[in-house]
Amino acid sequence: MITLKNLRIGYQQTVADNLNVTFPTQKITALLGANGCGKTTLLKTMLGLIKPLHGEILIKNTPHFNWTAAQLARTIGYVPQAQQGVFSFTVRDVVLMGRTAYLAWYATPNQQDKQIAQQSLEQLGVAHLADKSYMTLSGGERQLVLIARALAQRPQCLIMDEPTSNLDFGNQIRVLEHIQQLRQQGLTVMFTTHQPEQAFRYADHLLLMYQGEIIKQGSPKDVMDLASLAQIYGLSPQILAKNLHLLKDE
Ligand SMILES: Nc1ncnc2c1ncn2[C@@H]1O[C@H](COP(=O)(O)OP(=O)(O)OP(=O)(O)O)[C@@H](O)[C@H]1O
Repeated sequence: MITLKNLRIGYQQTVADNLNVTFPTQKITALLGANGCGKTTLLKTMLGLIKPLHGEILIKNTPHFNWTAAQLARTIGYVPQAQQGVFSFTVRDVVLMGRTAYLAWYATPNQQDKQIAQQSLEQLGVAHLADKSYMTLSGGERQLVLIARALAQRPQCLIMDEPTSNLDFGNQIRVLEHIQQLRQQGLTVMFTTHQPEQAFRYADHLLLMYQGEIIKQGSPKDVMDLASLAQIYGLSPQILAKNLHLLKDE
């Protein structure tokens, strides 16, 4: 559904180059890489928020630049990091914002938009929060509401920037289980994480980013080994093994 071809991303300076990736449809892709390696820059470029420096992004085989912002929003939902969303609105209104891509500039949400927002809240199990102020929610509740807002866009693909950061252990697992359910319902999902074990357990496809390149991609079992993780995080394989139970037996 989304393909990167010889993509170069960055600002005045290149952050990453030669990115050639096909995100498998109706699967979960996880992106792992150290702080500052370019994960958020890549997500923002795929969302059309930053222009590629070179190369192409194809969405359903059509170059990215041929899509209007509204068309992109109806196809790709974005879930930013929860602490970045500062909304003095009710949860219901935050989720209704997901319908913006379907409204003419002069229109207000209609009954159908409200129904879809309600369904999205129910799908994530947070309908009971609908009348609360978003600002009063816990980190875990905010994350679920932001996912509900993205689902209200009725996208085919969800791009999530560290969806489990700042969540307690239980909420991390709840969010990951929801992501897996969304995949089962037919969504294509991509998420970034700083936790290799999450990527290993929940992703179907894994990308490892290091020093401006995707150094490995494939199934987590094939891609994730101590040497590669040690490389991307700048650790010795021995120290990594001490901390990663998952790969200890390698
Ligand atoms: N608006 C910007 N203008 C110029 N450089 C930027 C901008 N935003 C980020 N950068 C730089 O681009 C590089 C990649 O940043 P990015 O936020 O994509 O990394 P990341 O992998 O998402 O990091 P983290 O894991 O810490 O969130 C960093 O060196 C950063 O300083």
